[in-house]
Amino acid sequence: MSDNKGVRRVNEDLARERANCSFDVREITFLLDGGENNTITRKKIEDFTLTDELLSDKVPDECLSPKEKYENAVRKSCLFGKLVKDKLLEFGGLETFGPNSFVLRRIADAFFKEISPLLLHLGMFVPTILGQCTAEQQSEWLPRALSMQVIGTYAQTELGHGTFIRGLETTATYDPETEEFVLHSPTLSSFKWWAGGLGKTVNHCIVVAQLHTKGQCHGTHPFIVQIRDLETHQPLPGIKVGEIGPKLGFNTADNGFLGFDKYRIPRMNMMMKNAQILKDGTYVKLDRHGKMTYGTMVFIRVMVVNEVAFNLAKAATIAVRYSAVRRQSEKKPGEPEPQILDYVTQQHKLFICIATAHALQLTSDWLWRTFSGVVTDIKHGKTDSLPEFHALSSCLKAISTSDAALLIEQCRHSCGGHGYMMSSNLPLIYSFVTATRTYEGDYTVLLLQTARFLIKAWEQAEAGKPLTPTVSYLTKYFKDGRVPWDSTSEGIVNAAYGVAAGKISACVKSIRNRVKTGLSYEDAWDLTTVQLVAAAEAHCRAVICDVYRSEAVRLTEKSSPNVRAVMRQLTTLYLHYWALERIGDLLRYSAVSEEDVVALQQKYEELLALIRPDAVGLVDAFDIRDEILNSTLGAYDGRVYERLMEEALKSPLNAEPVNRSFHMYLKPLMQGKL
Ligand SMILES: CCCCCCCC/C=C\CCCCCCC/C=C/C(=O)SCCNC(=O)CCNC(=O)[C@H](O)C(C)(C)COP(=O)(O)OP(=O)(O)OC[C@H]1O[C@@H](n2cnc3c(N)ncnc32)[C@H](O)[C@@H]1OP(=O)(O)O
Ligand SMILES: Cc1cc2nc3c(=O)[nH]c(=O)nc-3n(C[C@H](O)[C@H](O)[C@H](O)COP(=O)(O)OP(=O)(O)OC[C@H]3O[C@@H](n4cnc5c(N)ncnc54)[C@H](O)[C@@H]3O)c2cc1C
Repeated sequence: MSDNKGVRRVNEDLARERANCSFDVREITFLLDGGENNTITRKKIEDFTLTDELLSDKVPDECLSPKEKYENAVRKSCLFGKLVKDKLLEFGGLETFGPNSFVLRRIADAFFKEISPLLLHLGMFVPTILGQCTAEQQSEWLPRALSMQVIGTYAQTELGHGTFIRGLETTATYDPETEEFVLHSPTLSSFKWWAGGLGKTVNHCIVVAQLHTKGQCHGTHPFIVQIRDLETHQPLPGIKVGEIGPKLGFNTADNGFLGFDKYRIPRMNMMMKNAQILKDGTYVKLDRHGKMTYGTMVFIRVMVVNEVAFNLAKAATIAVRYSAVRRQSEKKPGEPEPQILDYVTQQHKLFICIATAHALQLTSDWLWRTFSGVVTDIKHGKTDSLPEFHALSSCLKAISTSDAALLIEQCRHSCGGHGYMMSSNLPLIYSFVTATRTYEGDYTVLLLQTARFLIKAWEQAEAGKPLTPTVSYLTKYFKDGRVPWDSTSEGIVNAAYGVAAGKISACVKSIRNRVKTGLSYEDAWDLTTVQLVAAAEAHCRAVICDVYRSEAVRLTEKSSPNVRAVMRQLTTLYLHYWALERIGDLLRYSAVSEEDVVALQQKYEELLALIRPDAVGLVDAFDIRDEILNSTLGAYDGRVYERLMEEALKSPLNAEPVNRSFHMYLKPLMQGKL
């Protein structure tokens, strides 16, 4: 499927794999894209955007200095931004920030090997204007933001606090005399830290600060703040701003720091959809739920599930294609070296990556639909679905990012030494995805948010009250006792819910026992958090298994038999993989027997063998263009060794036969003259 301009010759092994694939690759691409029309639109946008003229880099990004890398990223961001501004909105207007933003995001990877300094502008600044401003404020800021007249970011985290938002120290104190807010950073730890694009790129940012008026603090609220002059780009008086320095990844995102010295902004720069300050300084709260100002974070958590699914699909594509091309060792003496994809251990490393990319993609689509329902409810003044959605999006964000990061690293391991090359793109994909486990809510912290909801749900089940959909299983598994075992897919999903219920029940008992010993509820909770995190993880895994299984069945109802078969093999593989990974839990909470465990392992190994002939077809079906994959190991044509050498020759160290350090240091050392 991939549009591979300039293909000279496809590696013979890859060509044979494709010829032997049991299904029509396009059919699965359509399923993953949500229909043939979506695929057609995506490909149109890709054809139109991914031109050599825009993408060509003479020197690989990784060979540039940090400053050159940043400048190159800004250059490409402006080209990309202009494309979005001029043309791409035609494909969906503001809807571009809905489903089509996934296409935009995908294309952006062809422009930026790392991150665009404008990611936060489109990814958080614009969505926060949409979610936190009144209609009047939106009409002022949105056109300027979409036309890139103002370029912004989202500055919430401080040096001293990221997780605990209520602990932020930046103050915004209302002055009714001038009808302005005075922004101030009272301590070093109150300096904003981390916002993407803040270091050098943006001229505006959304600042989350403690709102003070009439001598009272009303907690954190978002404000739109201009920090640089639009003409000269110099920081405005009262603003101290800079870049935070090199990181594990994200090195072209110019993450920044920001401090305020009694810096004044107009009253109307407070984002007033959920709370307002009247001219005289009266505070008016409009948010009946209380956490509506956290809305952008919830939106990004939803987006991140899709983001990591896509990145895992990229890593799996690279590793599977490479494993079809690479030959190593011998299985039997004297036999030709096999493709490394023929080693069962390699299949074990890689097929779970394909299945997880599907599981996360389908879960992300389902989450997006659920989110749209919640947004509609909120528009009609109903916030009842928010606690459940917060619990759901928190755990899905935590588990998807953590699983994806681990599996991407596994893809790198599966490519041996060449996977360690920057030109394989696996290190950059990993460094990007591992950050998603931390940003927008740390893994543990978010699972503990879900755990709060689960414990409350358990108490509701005890009280015989109705439960919301994602925890309704607790009613079924409320009574003690082991869940019956049944090795069908449905049976494994039920057992996963049974494990989650068992773990939640154990947490409730632990907390209650600790309270009985005289501990406060908070202390009892704190001592139980290891179990609570495990319970939230088990709940989330059950949800993913359930959604993946049922969505795959629903989506393939009209598919050809071969596509239905391979999709079913993948879902079954996923369920068996997790049953085996969590076998201790199943032994504790379900009636699984030792013979059942042996049967699970045997079936899992049979599935690896069944999927093997279709592995290349399955990654081809992700339909990720070479420009987006950016990988010497994963290109469609499989010219792995040629590309590795071509890239090596681009290294600046190869531009001259002898480096000057020889004359400066090595030669004097060799001659004893140093
Ligand atoms: C270039 C081209 C691109 C084009 C495409 C554009 C599309 C972009 C696509 C993808 C973009 C992805 C990349 C984006 C890059 C992002 C970079 C990173 C940004 C950041 O990290 S921003 C900072 C994020 N910070 C955090 O997430 C902080 C985490 N902390 C918290 O969320 C909270 O503090 C907390 C949840 C840990 C606790 O909050 P708090 O102390 O106030 O509350 P509690 O007392 O614990 O709980 C009270 C009560 O409230 C409930 N609650 C908490 N949060 C929420 C919520 N969000 N919604 C609903 N309810 C919430 C909580 O459960 C409690 O309820 P109960 O009392 O138990 O009933
Ligand atoms: C690449 C990247 C980009 C970012 N971009 C932005 C941005 O654009 N804008 C922005 O505002 N922020 C941004 N951030 C900041 C990010 O949101 C925070 O780093 C994140 O929310 C985690 O908060 P923290 O750093 O304070 O970690 P901490 O909360 O200090 O976490 C440290 C450790 O303490 C543990 N811990 C903390 N609290 C608890 C608790 N209650 N219970 C149990 N364990 C706990 C955590 O699990 C973790 O192990 C970015 C971060 C990164 C890495």
